[in-house]
Amino acid sequence: MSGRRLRGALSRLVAHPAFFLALVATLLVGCRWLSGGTVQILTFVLIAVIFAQSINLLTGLAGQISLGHAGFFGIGAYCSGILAKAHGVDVALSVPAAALLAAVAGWLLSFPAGRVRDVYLAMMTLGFGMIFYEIVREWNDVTGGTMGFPGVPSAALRTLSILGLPVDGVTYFQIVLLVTALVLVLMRNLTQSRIGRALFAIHVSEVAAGSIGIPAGATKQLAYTLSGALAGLAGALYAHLVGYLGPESFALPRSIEVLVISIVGGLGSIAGQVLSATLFTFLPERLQVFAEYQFIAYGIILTFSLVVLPKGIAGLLLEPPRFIKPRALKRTAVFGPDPSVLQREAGGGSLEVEAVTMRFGGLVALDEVSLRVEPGRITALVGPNGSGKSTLVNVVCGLYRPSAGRIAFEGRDVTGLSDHRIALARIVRTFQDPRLVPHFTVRENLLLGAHRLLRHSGVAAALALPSALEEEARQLAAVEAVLALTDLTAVADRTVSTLPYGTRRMAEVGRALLAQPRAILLDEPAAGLSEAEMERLAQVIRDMKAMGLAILLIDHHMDFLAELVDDVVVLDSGRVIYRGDISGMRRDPGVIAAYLGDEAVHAHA
Ligand SMILES: Nc1ncnc2c1ncn2[C@@H]1O[C@H](COP(=O)(O)OP(=O)(O)OP(=O)(O)O)[C@@H](O)[C@H]1O
Repeated sequence: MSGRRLRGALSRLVAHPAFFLALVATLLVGCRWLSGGTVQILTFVLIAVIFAQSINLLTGLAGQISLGHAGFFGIGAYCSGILAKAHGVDVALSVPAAALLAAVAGWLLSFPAGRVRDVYLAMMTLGFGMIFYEIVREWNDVTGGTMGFPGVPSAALRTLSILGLPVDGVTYFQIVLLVTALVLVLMRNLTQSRIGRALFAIHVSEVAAGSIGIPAGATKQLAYTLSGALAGLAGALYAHLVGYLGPESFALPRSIEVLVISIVGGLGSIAGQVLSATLFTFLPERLQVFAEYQFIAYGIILTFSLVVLPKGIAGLLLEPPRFIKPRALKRTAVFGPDPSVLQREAGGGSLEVEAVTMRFGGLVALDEVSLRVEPGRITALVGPNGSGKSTLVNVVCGLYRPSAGRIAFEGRDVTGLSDHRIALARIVRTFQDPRLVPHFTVRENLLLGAHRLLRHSGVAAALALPSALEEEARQLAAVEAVLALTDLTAVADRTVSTLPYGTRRMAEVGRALLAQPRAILLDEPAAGLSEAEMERLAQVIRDMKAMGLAILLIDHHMDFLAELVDDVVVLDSGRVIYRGDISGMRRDPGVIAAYLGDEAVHAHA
């Protein structure tokens, strides 16, 4: 069997509910025959699995690196430990309370951390972890300081009871196993929902995500909150396993350890994290020699993994994770490809740009530009390189706030609204370089376009409630219609990174259409397309016009534009130098001098 087929078979096995249930049931029953030490190590494995999922969510999905996750783990551990020991709170309550507190800490951290990226984000999260560590060390009265906090009710000390019932090591393992299974199911459901797709979209490009109505700020807040909750849950479960909390358990090495587990497992893959957490917990515990040099071993494994297995264990053994729930996909058949979804919402609004000026320092990129894009009409925006065309699209779509002027859509002032709010106002754009999620399939990318139309709650998504699946299936039916319209049905399940440029461009147009825009701004959609692809694109643009959308089309191919457009606006050095129809433009001396040159004169002659 080839490696690919083996990976496919393994992935199907791991994803199969029956396999998952059988594994959980076997462990639930089988643990009774294992030694106390093995059961304890297995409980550590489960806690590491939950902890790794918290990094998987924040770093693997949302792309936010964290070097301070031991802080959340510690908040969970101390909160539950202190509540249970010092205040006699039942562990059934103290553990959820600890996860909640860590979630609040995650939410709070998201405000400063959400504003920075890359090395600054790494430093900020490192700082968070260090602050937590210092607080624990210094706050003697509450945490016991460097002397630690002993006597937490725990399975190991045989002092643990939950809801009044004594809990031994085996029972505690069984409880933690059920909690872990629940976490994994919820994580999988979330990943394959609008939430998982949005998290991954901001990971790849916040600008592209904003253009289809996904707010980067709020999405990051959600990622930090959920990740904090998972890390806090893992920490609380750890506290009631070991019975003693000392600051060293929550220092930098633990943050590094969980990051290594996640990276080696394969960021983004739930199953990969499980395998990696098992490997990393089991081996050092089993092989005492190895345990002594744990961090040297981690360093070697990480270096080896990054060189040989850049996608981690998951990349070696499993197919990449998918972001649509198969059950939702199956339900699509009920609706069939649904072109009416597009037509039902058809119609456009008029977009008015009034005396917009955009300065970058001393450079005036747009100088009192005014234009109007009417519904059911195609307006071309042309001009030489650097004349300000993309800047105008960026200003309209909320990437830049204009230095002066006003933008109105359907009579409403939208000047200075953020990019995702512009998308919510149903002005959608495409980019000069297609900005799709390269790891997603074409279908997943298109469904991402419908993000703002999926209204079900995060809880419904996490529990994969029928209402959530039904809504996804409806939008998937619309995706089918757009796939047919854009001639992408044959490549619907191909990963975008494997597709040629022209196909990606068309997929981006399709994604924009899924957002049900009333105005669409296409920034050089024909660049790099073959003749046949350009013909197809022209037909799609005509279809959009027939739907009544207001269309602004930037392009340099005069023949392509001549057959399509109703109005033309020409920019030169940030100023409008022509407004009218395309034949008038071709004769205009100012346009010929600034843009078309001799070529146009010959062509016209
Ligand atoms: N973020 C920015 N910061 C500084 N200058 C910018 C920025 N964005 C655009 N510019 C400048 O504004 C001017 C207009 O650029 P813009 O990209 O809008 O032109 P364009 O007409 O779209 O060109 P092209 O056809 O090559 O895409 C250029 O001089 C460019 O260097």
